[in-house]
Amino acid sequence: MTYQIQTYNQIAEAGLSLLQGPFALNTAEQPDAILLRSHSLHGQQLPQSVQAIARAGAGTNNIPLETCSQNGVVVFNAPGANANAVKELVLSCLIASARNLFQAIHWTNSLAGTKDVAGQVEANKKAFIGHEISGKKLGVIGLGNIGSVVANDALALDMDVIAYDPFVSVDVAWTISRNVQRVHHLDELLSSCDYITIHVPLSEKTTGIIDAKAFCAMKKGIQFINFARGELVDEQALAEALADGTVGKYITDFPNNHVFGLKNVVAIPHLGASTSESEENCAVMAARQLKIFLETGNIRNSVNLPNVSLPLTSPGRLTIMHQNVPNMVGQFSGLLADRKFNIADMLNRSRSDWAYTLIDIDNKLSSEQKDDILARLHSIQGVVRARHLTNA
Ligand SMILES: NC(=O)C1=CN([C@@H]2O[C@H](COP(=O)(O)OP(=O)(O)OC[C@H]3O[C@@H](n4cnc5c(N)ncnc54)[C@H](O)[C@@H]3O)[C@@H](O)[C@H]2O)C=CC1
Ligand SMILES: O=C(O)CCC(=O)C(=O)O
Repeated sequence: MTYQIQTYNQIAEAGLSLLQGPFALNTAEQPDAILLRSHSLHGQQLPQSVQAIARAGAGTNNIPLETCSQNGVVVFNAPGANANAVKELVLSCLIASARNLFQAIHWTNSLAGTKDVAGQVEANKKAFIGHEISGKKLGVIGLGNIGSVVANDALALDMDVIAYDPFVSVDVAWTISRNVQRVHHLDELLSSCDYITIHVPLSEKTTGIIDAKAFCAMKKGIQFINFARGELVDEQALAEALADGTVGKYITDFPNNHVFGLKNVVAIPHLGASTSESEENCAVMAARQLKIFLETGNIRNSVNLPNVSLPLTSPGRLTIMHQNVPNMVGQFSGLLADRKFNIADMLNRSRSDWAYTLIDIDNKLSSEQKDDILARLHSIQGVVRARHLTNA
């Protein structure tokens, strides 16, 4: 059995090298799985053969999650694997912004070939007097893998840190310094900060979360840093807030033709996660999760299914992705009992509308038995994908 993997974007070799043995990369039109970074799958017809998609990164807004679930495709990401890279760039932009470094470097470069550069520098540097971030207030919107480390390290740089995340996870909450002040309403953060950085995923709920009302609540001259996604910010409202000075500077990792025309915008070519360490971490985590899923059916770090892990020790395993509705497991076990197959082990987990069941069977199935069982499972209302794996 060879698993065919289709890759998009540049995936670090450390991850690709894990996909050896029963894996082939980019050689089939009907791949079993996809490994990608920012390539958008929206509007792209996915072959029915695709069982899994792994995002070597954090954001999964480039993947049509609901369509994937309905077609029995498990979607993975690499939580935290690029958080340090983003944090370092956010903090460097924070300092660079406070010291007017972007404009200063631009001006200095314009002196090339002119007379008395040193004299001009000394005469004009007052135009770029900045501020120290020590003692200033930073607002962090979204305290996940990235927001939490930005918040902690900004404290270490002597900033006051205030954060908003109504859904903060227990695991991350344990890592956040108690000196990070938590607020329960976004407005409390917006109105009191000198700097704001946003680290929430892009979804239907968060699109345009920074709108005219949000800008209106901000302190005049706020420096706003966006390494999350461009669409979180309403473009029209941003243009107005920059024009009237509400936003003193907008630093974004998501350039487009709209922001290019605006004053006080610093545009970066989506470099947040672009370090060799981060690209390696993401590729390794995504490739490993894909490999484990394809070979054993176990799931770790999926964004549409729960974590499921059961050692594969029986001769065969059925993996079934299905709707989270009553009597599914009863139907699976009845079907196996009818055929006198003995269940050695079983695990069923659900996550909102979807569920996943692993059934280990003592019997080694012939190819006819396997086809029969899979056809029967697929005929059960609510089953979107069933596979049979053997214990190599
Ligand atoms: N510029 C770049 O290269 C990169 C950008 N990103 C972007 O940053 C986002 C965040 O990444 P991570 O921190 O790794 O994700 P994460 O999933 O660890 O954290 C996201 C946090 O946002 C919170 N959140 C969700 N909705 C919210 C809301 N309405 N208000 C406040 N908080 C809310 C969640 O509770 C969670 O704690 C990604 O989804 C991605 O879009 C991530 C990595 C690299
Ligand atoms: O792969 C990249 O460079 C983009 C990273 C990113 O935006 C993410 O992980 O959400």
